[in-house]
Amino acid sequence: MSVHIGANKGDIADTILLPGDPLRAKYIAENFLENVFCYNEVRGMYGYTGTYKGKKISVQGTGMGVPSISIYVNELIQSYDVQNLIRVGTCGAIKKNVKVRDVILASTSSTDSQMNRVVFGGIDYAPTADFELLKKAYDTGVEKGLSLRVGNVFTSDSFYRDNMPEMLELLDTYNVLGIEMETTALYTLAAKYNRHALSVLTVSDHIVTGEETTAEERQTTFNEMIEVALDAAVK
Ligand SMILES: O=P(O)(O)O[C@H]1O[C@H](CO)[C@@H](O)[C@H]1O
Ligand SMILES: O=c1cc[nH]c(=O)[nH]1
Repeated sequence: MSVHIGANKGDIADTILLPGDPLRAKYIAENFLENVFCYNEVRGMYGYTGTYKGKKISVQGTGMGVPSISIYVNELIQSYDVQNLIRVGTCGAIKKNVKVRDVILASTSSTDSQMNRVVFGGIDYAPTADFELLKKAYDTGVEKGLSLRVGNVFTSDSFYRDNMPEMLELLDTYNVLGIEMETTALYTLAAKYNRHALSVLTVSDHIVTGEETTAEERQTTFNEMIEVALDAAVK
């Protein structure tokens, strides 16, 4: 086991889905995977392995924010040799033409993350999705007739902030589609260790217009996002 994951070697698949919410990991395992077992309960950050369309797949909660996902991604790569890491998360929309329930594929991410500033000093590193995973997810989403967006998301260290209106206006001007809290860390670590990473995000609310999803709509969109991620993973 690693410091935060109580799995044995071989328990975790080469390909893993990464929701922020550990209960979303449980939901995915119970509703989408077959032959499932739980390999992690440390800190309540559930991890499961099962099969999807015959292929071994794992799903692991990461918690919220860059420091938390960085712990799980580091351990999944260094202790369990995971190769393909697909975040399945939620985000808030910024642009007017991005709607709640849209699914965003993050081709890249901008950030205010202090962790990347420490790593890169004065350099503006551009965290990037794995092209093959992105293409597979895009093709899957198009086949399913989903409202898909591909582009830049903003990974923030803060969910609440004093300068929110000014920041949103700036991000809108520069065509950032949505705001969330983990993608930059996932893409940066995947690049460092030569792994494949992608963030698939459901728009759960519109930060500018205040539009929100109902619980039922959220569930449907989550299911669509999870199917996009799983089908891309087994293609
Ligand atoms: O739904 P998840 O995957 O947790 O993602 C989003 O939701 C959390 C904030 O509520 C942050 O983790 C943000 O990135
Ligand atoms: O507004 C939101 C919604 C989801 N996740 C965020 O970080 N912000």
